[in-house]
Amino acid sequence: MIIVSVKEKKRKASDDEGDKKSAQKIANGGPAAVSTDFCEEKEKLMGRKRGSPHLTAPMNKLLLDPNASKGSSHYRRSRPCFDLILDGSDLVGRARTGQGKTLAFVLPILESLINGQNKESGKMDMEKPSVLVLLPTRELANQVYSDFEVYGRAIGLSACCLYGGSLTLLETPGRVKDHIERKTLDLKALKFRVLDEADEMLNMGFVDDVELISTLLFSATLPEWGEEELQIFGNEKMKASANVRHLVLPCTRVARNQLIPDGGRTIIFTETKDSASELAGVLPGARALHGDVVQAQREVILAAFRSGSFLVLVATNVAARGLDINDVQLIIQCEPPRDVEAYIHRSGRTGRAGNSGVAILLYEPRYSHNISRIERESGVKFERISAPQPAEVAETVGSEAADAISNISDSVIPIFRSRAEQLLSTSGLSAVDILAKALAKAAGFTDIRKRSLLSSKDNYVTLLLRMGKPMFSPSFAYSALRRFIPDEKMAGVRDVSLTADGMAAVFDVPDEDVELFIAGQENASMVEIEIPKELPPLQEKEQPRGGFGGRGRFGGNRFSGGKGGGFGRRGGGGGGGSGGGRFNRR
Ligand SMILES: Nc1ncnc2c1ncn2[C@@H]1O[C@H](COP(=O)(O)OP(=O)(O)OP(=O)(O)O)[C@@H](O)[C@H]1O
Repeated sequence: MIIVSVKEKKRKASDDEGDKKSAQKIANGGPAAVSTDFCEEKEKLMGRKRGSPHLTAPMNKLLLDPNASKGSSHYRRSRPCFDLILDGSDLVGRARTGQGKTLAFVLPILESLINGQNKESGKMDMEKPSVLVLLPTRELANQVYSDFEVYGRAIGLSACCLYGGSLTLLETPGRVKDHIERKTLDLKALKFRVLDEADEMLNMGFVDDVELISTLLFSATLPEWGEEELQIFGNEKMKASANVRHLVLPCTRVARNQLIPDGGRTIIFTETKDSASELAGVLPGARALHGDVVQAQREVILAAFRSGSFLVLVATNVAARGLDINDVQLIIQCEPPRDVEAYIHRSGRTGRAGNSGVAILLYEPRYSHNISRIERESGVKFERISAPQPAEVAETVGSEAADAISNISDSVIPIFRSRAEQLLSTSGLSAVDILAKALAKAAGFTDIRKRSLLSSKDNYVTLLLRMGKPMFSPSFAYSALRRFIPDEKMAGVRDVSLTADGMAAVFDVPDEDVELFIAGQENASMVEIEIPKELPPLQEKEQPRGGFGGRGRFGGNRFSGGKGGGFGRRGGGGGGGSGGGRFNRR
């Protein structure tokens, strides 16, 4: 919980220094890049060189401060919030993730406390706060507190953040009730009560507590409660971020860790704590964050991730909501979450404050049904992609390796020449072939494997079967194959799925059996088998009951496909925004 107790301070000379620092902090704390519309809003406001007549001079000064970029452009966007909060109305506010809901209540509340009916006059008293903000996790409490602190101080108000050392985070609203009952907290002076991530609090069964203490409810995902609800930045009813490319990629559990890319700040979500720990254990430099990690450690991990000490955070839903971390370019969800709200919040950890981002949802090809459900309910149109073939990746990386070789100093030649001559005379390969191998080695490849389009499994190839007539079930396709493929080879057939039009089936076979299947069609009439370049749209299959949230095991070697074998970015992590052209679109 955050309890913000605010009072007007007498201005002293030393405050000017504090204000300068605050302004600096605001400037430094801003996102690395702001979107066009964030900037346009700011320019419009700055161009007018005047603030709002409704606001106090300190708030106008803050909003017009060129360093306080967040505040200035924010005002125009959240004007309805200002009006309602200054009027003392109850408010239910909803906007997509990363749109700035926090400032949408922080700034008007602060303004209200130095202006109008809620003007603070009394002495600062930690036991009698003026504002109480409840949030589901301590990490979020710290984050929102820092906005109150920075903006409050800049306009001459001070704030504090209190939370019980031993309290379980999810008990936070209950804890407030405890305080009230034990008379360690007096809420009589309270002027604002805010419930952030309100739907989550309600889901956790805090309805009574909420009725007791809340007047402002905010979240990207809220049930519809009627007309008082304010769509803060446009008409946005529980929709996923529009600044994010939402991609889905079929991938079996075993193939997942081969696909996780290197570079760039990434959050990977798993369904279980065990999966998060296991995956973090096999990804170099990754760290896990979940409910079993002790609180103090959680804060250390998050601070280190924010500061860039490590780049891959593997988390459960504890990191799904609210966290605002600069420059997270990629979100990977290892399987479809149970509810659409989780999808919206998780994917919303990127694409914030007008920046763009990529969210990739991995799913078992057999259960594509879950994808359609999330697509329908979140309002996103998923781009369906398949994992790139290692050969394509190798080609790109190979040309970078070639550039790198041209830049190597001639001083190395005398040292390596005799070994090169020996290789040329003994290997039986041409000079060009040997050079090709050297490039492969420099690019991190020792062999090139095939990768299934259907399941992303290495060393499997997806084949497409047509029989010149509709197929009514996968077993129909399977029986057709059995007519001309020996039993021992049929044992290698995986994931038979019908195409959406019902006229073909796709399935995986081990790479070494591909020729046999292609040649086998000669012995069967009306049968065509080919290697598709792209995966066609498939019919959906229901996931059996209880199938969600299973415990994934992430064994094997992540780098088995060679360096760059994943689907994302390389080269310092700059290219995550659009996937760097490495995704295979379907
Ligand atoms: N006008 C603005 N200009 C630039 N950045 C802004 C502006 N308003 C807010 N921001 C920044 O946008 C980011 C996202 O804001 P915030 O965390 O409040 O989003 P949110 O809508 O609450 O998201 P979520 O639903 O995920 O909690 C923050 O870094 C915030 O400082």
